[in-house]
Amino acid sequence: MRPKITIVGAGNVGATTAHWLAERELGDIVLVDIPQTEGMPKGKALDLMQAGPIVGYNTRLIGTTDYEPTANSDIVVITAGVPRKPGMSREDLVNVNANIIRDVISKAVPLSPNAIYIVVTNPLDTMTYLAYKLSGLPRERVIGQAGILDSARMRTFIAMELDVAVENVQAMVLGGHGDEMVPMVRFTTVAGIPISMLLPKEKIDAIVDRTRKGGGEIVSLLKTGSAYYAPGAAVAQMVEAILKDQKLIVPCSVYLQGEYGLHDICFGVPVKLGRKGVEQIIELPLNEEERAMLERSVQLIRNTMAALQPA
Ligand SMILES: NC(=O)c1ccc[n+]([C@@H]2O[C@H](COP(=O)([O-])OP(=O)(O)OC[C@H]3O[C@@H](n4cnc5c(N)ncnc54)[C@H](O)[C@@H]3O)[C@@H](O)[C@H]2O)c1
Ligand SMILES: O=C(O)C[C@H](O)C(=O)O
Repeated sequence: MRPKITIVGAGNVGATTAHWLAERELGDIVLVDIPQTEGMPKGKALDLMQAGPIVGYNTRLIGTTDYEPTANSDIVVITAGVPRKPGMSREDLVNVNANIIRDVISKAVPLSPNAIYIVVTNPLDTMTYLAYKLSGLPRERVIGQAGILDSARMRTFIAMELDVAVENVQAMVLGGHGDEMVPMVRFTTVAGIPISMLLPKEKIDAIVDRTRKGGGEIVSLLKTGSAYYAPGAAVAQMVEAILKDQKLIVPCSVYLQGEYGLHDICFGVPVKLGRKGVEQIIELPLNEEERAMLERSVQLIRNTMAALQPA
């Protein structure tokens, strides 16, 4: 049987994720949204299927406003939620999106108790934490997407600065998916060459700053919402790594139980993704400066978690 991938939220990120995934022929896709959207998820699913004969893929897509067709999914991607507008932080979305996560988890998990859940809704680390707690699932099966996107932004900016192929650039952004995220300059290389040998400190600092504010840069350009092409591609990479059991090492937000000295928080760290979800958490030795940045990122998430109102 073909794997079943459910995407909850058929908006910009959800539909774009479906697009990237359909092309990869990883499994059947179910796009779900709320009843108020009426035919929208069905329309997008049908439209994407009709691109198949042209592009050359055979992915089956279903659009729906009820959860029945999602039953027994292998993967459930949660993109349901409100995006920010210019002038807002991701953290401003905490309570409106917490209610959406509560709704989604209560409907999706009973029908797909064995699925791996990928959370995309912002503020990412707090929504992943809420999904993990409400679902009752093991931590390796509730994973937040952020680090792949943030690292991709950093890789893009470095490739632009050096005029080299993006594939040559390796970067790892850890920590929370907020403006206090932690780009790991020490572990950033171009064709294996440390970035510090290729760019002066001021240029590296400017790239780090632009990476941290990368989501906000897109929001201020789009004006009506936030990024979706790169976020959707990041989710598709996670889905592929899981379904193909790739053992891919990428940064993701996961519930920590002592790793990096942290407890009871979802936080972006390097993980190994395979068919069981998070199969390993990799602990990097941090220097004093990196540890201090990490602590600031932790504090921002803890403040957001403290702002969560009860259901
Ligand atoms: N983690 C990341 O890297 C990342 C990247 C981009 C966007 N995001 C976040 O993803 C979320 C979605 O962004 P978007 O641009 O797709 O927004 P969007 O408004 O285009 O789409 C959101 C969709 O969610 C649906 N929805 C709302 N409540 C729902 C519910 N209870 N059940 C099912 N569907 C529901 C809406 O009807 C809408 O179609 C936002 O919170 C945004 O901040 C995160
Ligand atoms: O910036 C946002 O609000 C959306 C997303 O988290 C992003 O980084 O693009």
